[in-house]
Amino acid sequence: MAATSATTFSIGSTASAGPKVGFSQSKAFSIKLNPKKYLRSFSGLKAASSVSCESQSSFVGSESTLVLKQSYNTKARKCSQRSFSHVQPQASYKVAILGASGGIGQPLALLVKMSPLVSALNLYDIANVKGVAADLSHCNTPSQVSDFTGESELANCLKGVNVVVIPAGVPRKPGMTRDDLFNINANIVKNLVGAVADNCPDAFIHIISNPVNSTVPIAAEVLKQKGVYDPKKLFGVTTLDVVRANTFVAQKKNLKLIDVDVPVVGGHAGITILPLLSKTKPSVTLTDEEVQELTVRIQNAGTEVVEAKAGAGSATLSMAYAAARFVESSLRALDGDTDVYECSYIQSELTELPFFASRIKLGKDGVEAVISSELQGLTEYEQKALEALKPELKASIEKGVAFVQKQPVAA
Ligand SMILES: NC(=O)C1=CN([C@@H]2O[C@H](COP(=O)(O)OP(=O)(O)OC[C@H]3O[C@@H](n4cnc5c(N)ncnc54)[C@H](O)[C@@H]3O)[C@@H](O)[C@H]2O)C=CC1
Ligand SMILES: O=C([O-])CC(=O)C(=O)O
Repeated sequence: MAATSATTFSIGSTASAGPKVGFSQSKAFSIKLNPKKYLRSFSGLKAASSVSCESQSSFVGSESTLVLKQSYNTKARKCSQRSFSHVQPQASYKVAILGASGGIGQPLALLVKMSPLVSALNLYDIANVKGVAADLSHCNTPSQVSDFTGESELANCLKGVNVVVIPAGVPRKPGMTRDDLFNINANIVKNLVGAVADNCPDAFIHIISNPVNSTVPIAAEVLKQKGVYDPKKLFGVTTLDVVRANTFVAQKKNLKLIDVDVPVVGGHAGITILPLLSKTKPSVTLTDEEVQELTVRIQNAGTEVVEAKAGAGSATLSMAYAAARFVESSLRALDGDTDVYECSYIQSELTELPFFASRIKLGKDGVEAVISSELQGLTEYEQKALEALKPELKASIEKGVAFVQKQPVAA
């Protein structure tokens, strides 16, 4: 199941910040964001030639497909006129998706298949993955798609993988909280991360399965027990909170969607999701009522989708988009891009909580820096919300840690 192509698309995603900074979680440092560079990089899926030539156009933004095609043709021509060093094929990373036949897994697999940085795309699930892989393998983009079904094939799926994405597990139904998923998903994440520890301990691990506030501490505990925990390489995927915050603020202020960036900190459930609207780039003026309305909408956005789907699951397409953006950012960091920033839920010393989502700088070895400056100079509203979220987040972290400590993993 292999495929090659003449045309691929890349997912541009990261915020750029000024100075290069070293890995330091406890020490505060200030970072100046260069708005122009910053905004340019938040442009979603971008047209590119098979040889990674970036376009400013985004077909998930406001431009039409026609504009995209025209832009692509122009850019491709321009790129082909540039030096050869610009046009080296870059596909060289292996990505595995665990839970690949699910509502998130399938569109995520498609988006990752479109990345020019991916050479192998390994799809794992307990069911239905053969069909998904056969279907996807007909797309003429560089990566080779392989399917792996059931536990006996999990080890082979993970060998040599650089980035493992985990959307395996059950989604919410109306009336449920994310924590209601704990009893089923905790075990799924525990077992899958155990296999990651055994087969690709150096990989970046992206946890999507809910409740993220607990499943990331579960993953950390498993990796510790296996003796391979590297906190810089374990990420709770909270990109969807940022994507939503950007969208809702842009809509409210009539801004171009791709132009807005709002950092979202804390965790990924209810009030633990804290958008720092005062840190929005470009700076926007919001009334107290608008701040309250936007904050509550961002915190309840998952529930908004769960209710609209009326029993058919939770966010899948927007989640796949957000997860693909985080994958692409990770691959770019692995590939040596020194200008990659995302928000993510990680082991952290930014607050007294052992895990906390904030903006981070990604590098070849994972988290290179935590952007602590964004937690400084908060408004009174944000400061209160930050204090209010801590007890709930702390309890979710402790629940995850206790779960693994009560049922240790096999060495
Ligand atoms: N972090 C975030 O922002 C978000 C997280 N989620 C979470 O993502 C998870 C997945 O959601 P959906 O894709 O909509 O669910 P889904 O039910 O459509 O897909 C889940 C997939 O996982 C597979 N699976 C179950 N047990 C497995 C195992 N042991 N090994 C491998 N695969 C296994 C299932 O066969 C299924 O294909 C849920 O827990 C959901 O709450 C959803 C949206 C946003
Ligand atoms: O709400 C859910 O259950 C899924 C989720 O995490 C989100 O959409 O943010």
